[in-house]
Amino acid sequence: MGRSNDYIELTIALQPEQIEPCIGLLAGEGVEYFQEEPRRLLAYIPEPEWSESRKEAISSRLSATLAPQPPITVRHMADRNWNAEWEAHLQPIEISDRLAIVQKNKDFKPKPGQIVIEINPKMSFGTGYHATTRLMLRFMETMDLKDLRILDIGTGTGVLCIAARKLGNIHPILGVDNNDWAAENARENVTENNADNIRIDMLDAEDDLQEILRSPVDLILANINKNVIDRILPAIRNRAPQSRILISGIMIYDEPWLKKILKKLGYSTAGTLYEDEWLSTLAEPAS
Ligand SMILES: C[S@@+](CC[C@H](N)C(=O)[O-])C[C@H]1O[C@@H](n2cnc3c(N)ncnc32)[C@H](O)[C@@H]1O
Repeated sequence: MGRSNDYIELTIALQPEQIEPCIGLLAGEGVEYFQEEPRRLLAYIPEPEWSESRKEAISSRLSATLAPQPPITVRHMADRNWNAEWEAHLQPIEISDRLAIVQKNKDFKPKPGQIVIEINPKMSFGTGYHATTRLMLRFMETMDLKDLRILDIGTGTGVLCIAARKLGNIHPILGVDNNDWAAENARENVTENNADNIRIDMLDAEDDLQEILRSPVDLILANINKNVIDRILPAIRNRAPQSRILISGIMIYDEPWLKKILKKLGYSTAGTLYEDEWLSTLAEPAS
């Protein structure tokens, strides 16, 4: 994408039960940033990636699935405007008694022993406001991360890298994202959280996988989307055959597809967590 930090904001009026499926549809069209409200969904697309044909693709996808087609309004958001608006909405999120995500400079009193991650979101996905992030974090909490060499593909705000460090991981962590703004934001969040030994690179999971997997890895965190997961899993199996993969960004309707591809590639499923219409699965190499 270009360097413009302006965004297109789509406001889609929806019934509450339509919000999660709509996120799934838009995620399938490559939209990465959402804000859920009670009766509407706000979706954000970098201005350089916006075009009439993108608009038509999104409209026809929505009208094919959600009848009647929900009203959509399109607004151009200059960088300076949206940042303040976006941040004003965010409230602390308690992932669990052990982990909370707090917007920078917001008051929050943690429970005893609760780990607090401070995120300055700048539009990157990973504020804890989405089920796919919460599922990843809840899964990570149940795992012994201490001695694993971890790679985070599609790092967004860097929240998963920071969480891994704060949950006791002792090795260098690599986070990658193909969005330059996300990578920049992740670096800032890593610094703000005093999370040491985390490197954030702007790399594409599909084009740069060889470089991303240049060092041995035990656990890959992949909260991306179905299409990217579909394309990178075979190459991951090939290049990092021993690594486990914690996958998120998959809708429950796609669970049969996910099970099939994991089986075909020789992975077994070590567990699956669900929230709303989303799931997260830990895939383990079967041999
Ligand atoms: C659903 S967000 C997840 C963010 C964060 N890891 C979390 O769990 O909240 C997906 C991220 O993947 C990035 N992404 C999408 N396609 C990618 C690709 N091909 N290569 C690298 N990153 C990608 C997006 O820019 C976005 O930041």
